[in-house]
Amino acid sequence: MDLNPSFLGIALRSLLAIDLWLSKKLGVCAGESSSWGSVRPLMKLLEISGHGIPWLLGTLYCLCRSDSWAGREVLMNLLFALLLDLLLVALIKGLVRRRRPAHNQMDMFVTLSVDKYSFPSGHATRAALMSRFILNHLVLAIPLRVLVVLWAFVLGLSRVMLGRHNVTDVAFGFFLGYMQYSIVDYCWLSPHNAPVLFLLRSQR
Ligand SMILES: CC(C)=CCC/C(C)=C/CC/C(C)=C/CC/C(C)=C/COP(=O)(O)O
Repeated sequence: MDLNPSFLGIALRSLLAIDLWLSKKLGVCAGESSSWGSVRPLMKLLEISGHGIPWLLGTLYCLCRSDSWAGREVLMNLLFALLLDLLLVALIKGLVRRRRPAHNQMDMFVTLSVDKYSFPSGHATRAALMSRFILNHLVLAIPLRVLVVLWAFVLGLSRVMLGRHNVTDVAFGFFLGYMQYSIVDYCWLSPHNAPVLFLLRSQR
């Protein structure tokens, strides 16, 4: 494929400029004094709903309480998905090192050192990964399925509105989270291919 590098350079620079302009325009909850500053507490509540700590602790708790093999298998894979997500996001953040938007206030609840970087959004990867996981492994009524997808979308949007991320951080985060689920599904852990994990758990 013979791509003109200067054309590609111009296209990328234009995309970046649009990204920065749009992200600044959408960052309406970036501070208490911003135009939508009064909605900031609600956005921060959404932020907690997609944070790694509640998801990890909730999964570990359910894993300890689960008394069926099928339930344990799903939860073990959920734990694997969450850890894989943390690892891949930390790796990419550390490699790309894109700064968070200038209008962001760094007042997030429990962060890792790489979380000073913004590409990709960890909340967006988790939202896409968890919603795909839930939709594939929980039997839910249609309204609840719609709610799960809506949660993921609003969580992604709230990252830009809070000023935490640029639009491209969230868009790539959604893509990465979606792909991560395919990895989890491909490597699905079961008592047949990872007996040690399941034996450890049943010897309690
Ligand atoms: C409990 C187990 C089994 C392991 C712990 C693994 C670990 C290191 C957990 C840390 C969780 C944590 C602090 C995640 C950070 C989540 C966060 C603030 C991401 C930033 O999101 P972003 O959308 O702003 O990029």
